This record gives sequence, C-alpha cells and structure tokens, in this order.
Amino acid sequence: MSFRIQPAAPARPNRCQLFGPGSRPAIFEKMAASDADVINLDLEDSVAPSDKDSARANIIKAISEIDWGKKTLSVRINGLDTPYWYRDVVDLLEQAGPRLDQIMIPKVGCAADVYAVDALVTAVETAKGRENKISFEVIIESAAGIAHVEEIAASSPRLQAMSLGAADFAASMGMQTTGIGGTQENYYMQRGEQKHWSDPWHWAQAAIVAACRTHGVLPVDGPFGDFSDDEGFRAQARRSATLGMVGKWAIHPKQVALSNEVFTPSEEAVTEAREILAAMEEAKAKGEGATVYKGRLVDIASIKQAEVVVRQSEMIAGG
Ligand SMILES: CC(=O)SCCNC(=O)CCNC(=O)[C@H](O)C(C)(C)COP(=O)(O)OP(=O)(O)OC[C@H]1O[C@@H](n2cnc3c(N)ncnc32)[C@H](O)[C@@H]1OP(=O)(O)O
Ligand SMILES: O=CC(=O)O
Ligand SMILES: [Mg+2]
Repeated sequence: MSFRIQPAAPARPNRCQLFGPGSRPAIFEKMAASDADVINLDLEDSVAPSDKDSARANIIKAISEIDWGKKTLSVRINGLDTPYWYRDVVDLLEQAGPRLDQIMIPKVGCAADVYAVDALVTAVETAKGRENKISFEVIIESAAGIAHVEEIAASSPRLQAMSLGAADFAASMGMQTTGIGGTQENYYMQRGEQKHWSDPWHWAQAAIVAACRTHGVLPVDGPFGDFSDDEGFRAQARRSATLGMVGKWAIHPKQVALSNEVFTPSEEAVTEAREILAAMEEAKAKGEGATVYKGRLVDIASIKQAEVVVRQSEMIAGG
C-alpha cells in the first residue's frame, strides 16, 4: 500500500439516482415516493431553453414543499458553457432552503470547472450564513472530462460522487451510435462465424472508478436509455457493480427497482463474505495468513474484499 491511505467514499446509499425534468412538476411527488436513494431534479438537458426559468422556480418551490424523506436531494444545474448556470446556483442557494443537499455539475472538463462553481457556492453560502454546506456531484461526459478525470476527482472537498454520462460522452467522443449505454450493435469481435459483443463503456468506467477510489468519491454509472429493456439494464448495472461502481441512474421509475436489486449485495454474497471473514479469523488463530475456503485460496486480501461486501450491505441496511 502506498504511504498515502486511500480515503473512504461517503458512507451513504447511492444505488439509484432517479432523474426528472424540472419542467414536469407533476412527477415530483412520485419521485419523492420512489425507492431511489438519490433524487436528481434536472435543469439541464431534459429542460427546453424556453422552460429554464420556470423549471428553476418549480424546483425551488418543490425542494421545501415536498417531503423528500431521507433521500439525497440533488439538482442538476446547467453547464458552464451556458448563460443559465450562475442563475441556477444563485437562486438555488438563496431561495431553495436548507433541504437541498447537492448540486450536480454536468459536462465537467477540468478541475477549474468545479473550482468556479465552488467559488460561487461558497460566496452565496457565506453571504446567506447557510449552515449545511452543499455537496457536489459531477458528470464525466466529454473527451476533456475523461482525459482530466483524476484532477476532477481531486477538485473539491465538496465532491461526493461522479457519474459517467453515456449520451453526451458518446457525442463528444464522436462515437457512431445514438444508443445511451448498454450493448452497441457494431462493437463486437468476430471469431469464425460467431460475434462476441464487447463493452465500449468499460474503459471510461474503469478510469472513473480508479479516479474516484483514489480520492474518496462515489463512482456511479449514468443513464441507460432503453427503459423497455430490463435485461439490458441489469446486465449493464451488473458490469458496473463488478467494476466497483456503487449505483446507476434511473431515467424512468421502472429502473429504480432494477438498480436497487443489482447494487444491494445479495444475501448469498453477504453470507459468503462473512464465511470468508470467519475462515480468516480461524487461520489467524493458527498463525496462518492464507487458507482454503470452498476449495479456493483466501488470504489477507480476501478479508478486504469481503469487507467491501459486508460494509456495503450494512451501510444500506442502516441507511
Ligand atoms: C441523457 C440524460 O441527461 S438522462 C437525465 C435527464 N433526463 C431525464 O431526466 C428524463 C427523465 N424521464 C422522463 O422524463 C420520463 O420518464 C420519460 C419522458 C422518459 C417517459 O415519461 P412518460 O412517457 O410519462 O413515461 P410513462 O408513461 O411510462 O410513465 C409511467 C408513470 O411514471 C411516471 N413517471 C414518468 N417519469 C417519471 C420519473 N422520471 N420519475 C417519477 N415518475 C415518473 C408517469 O407520470 C407515470 O405515472 P402514472 O402511472 O401515475 O401516470
Ligand atoms: O447526462 C447524461 C448523459 O448521458 O449525457
Ligand atoms: Mg449529458
């Protein structure tokens, strides 16, 4: 292990982030009643330019009027390349009240983007004497974002989570697809007569997980656009969970249960993890660092692996 200890990411459930356009206030109560751990009220790409002001007003009203329970409540502001974002930040911070937990910054391309929002948020918080400080989440969804992913992960103590935004990412990278996440028809290996589909999102996800884990940030998988394809969603979410991501977005309420299912360690996985911990306790008592569990090697690294599963399960149960 490096001399630098890996910081822990925030210990809060983030299995599913449910999105809804700020221009559609009729669904806000349904979002609040959902089983999502995080709610993302959107001011950005699901809101038409002509609706930006009214969407902002809807969201500000709903933040204090609706009972959001214990959910993390986040608002996605507009990008720094638009004329809307400063007004989003100032109005939210001045008018939305203390229930707002987090701001999501889209299309972050470098650490200075986060610095700029941090400076504005800090000024308004200080001016208003706000006690509960706003946290940040960012979306990596551009070539610049993925090229600078580590400096972005290290950019601010406010930063709690980082998502991959497959739609804008694909556009920025010039990828030949209109699909949002999941299997892409033309991304395959050919062997004889057989096609084997690969995962074009994998490398970006792995880069995000590594940057996040280095700096104590929660890595999250973004949208899966085809909400009629439950198995496709599950497969994408399982790959993300296996890579170390803690959750996924839902762009339709039917995806919430799917995401919670995948990102909650199963009873079977938790039992096995506890058995590994018990086996290693026995080994330790005998002065051994390695032993055999169900015919396979387990050693001191296995304790850390098992603890990831047990900790995640206990945090979700307690959260
Ligand atoms: C690439 C990106 O940036 S993704 C993030 C930004 N995008 C978004 O925020 C989009 C979020 N999703 C939506 O706007 C909508 O779900 C849509 C447009 C995809 C589909 O909307 P609809 O056509 O109304 O879906 P559908 O008819 O299947 O809705 C079923 C029920 O769920 C409700 N519902 C729809 N979307 C949501 C939502 N996001 N949250 C909670 N409830 C919702 C509907 O009101 C309806 O309720 P009802 O049964 O009481 O009438
Ligand atoms: O904002 C999300 C995306 O996929 O783009
Ligand atoms: Mg986007």
